[in-house]
Amino acid sequence: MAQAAAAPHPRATPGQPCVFKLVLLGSSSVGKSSLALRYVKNDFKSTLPTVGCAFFTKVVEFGAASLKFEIWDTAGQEKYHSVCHLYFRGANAALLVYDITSKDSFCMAQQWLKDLEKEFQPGEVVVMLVGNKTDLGEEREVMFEEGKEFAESKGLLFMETSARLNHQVTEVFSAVARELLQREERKKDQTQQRDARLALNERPAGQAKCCAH
Ligand SMILES: Nc1nc2c(ncn2[C@@H]2O[C@H](COP(=O)(O)OP(=O)(O)OP(=O)(O)O)[C@@H](O)[C@H]2O)c(=O)[nH]1
Repeated sequence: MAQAAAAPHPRATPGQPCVFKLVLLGSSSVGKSSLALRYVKNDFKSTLPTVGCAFFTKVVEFGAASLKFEIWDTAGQEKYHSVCHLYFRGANAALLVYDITSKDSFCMAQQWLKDLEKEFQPGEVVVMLVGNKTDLGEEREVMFEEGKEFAESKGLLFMETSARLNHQVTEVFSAVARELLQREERKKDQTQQRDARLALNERPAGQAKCCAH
């Protein structure tokens, strides 16, 4: 998916990390703030429902590359739904979070995907579907396969997590980061190839393009 106005190129100054904007979307109480808190501060505590939007940052090292996440944790309460799209602007990635013990929240995640599809074109933002609260397995209403199949049908990444037990939380953000960096690399390669082709075509008239004749 891509934004109507194309998502800005992540800021990358030499020696500085690429900056990627990631939005957390999903119904109220699915654990968006808890996932962000666990990832950024390795903490888990009861938090009040988010008002509007909360903001976190985290720098991640990937071998030679480093990346900075700007994490926008949106409010899931219905009363904020109409303003949430404002936070999509310029996003490079989105986590669509549902609670595995709530079928309704899974249906709502699908609704959030439709909202994203209105703002972005296919392939422009990295989207991961996240089923949270795996520690509450006995109350499960959404099977792992159900989440996976839906994600595959829509070309989304997929993982299940527990913010409470710190299960797969870092892995979610790392998988998104890896995908973002790979896309950046592919974009860079394509730009270099295009520039090389342009340079060849711009040779002064009469200058041979190959050694034959
Ligand atoms: N058992 C369990 N509870 C969780 C988990 N993650 C979050 N919670 C709890 O679920 C409730 C809601 O968590 P939040 O992180 O505030 O949910 P949210 O999606 O940010 O909610 P809004 O701010 O209303 O959009 C809190 O009581 C959390 O402690 C988890 O992995 N397991």
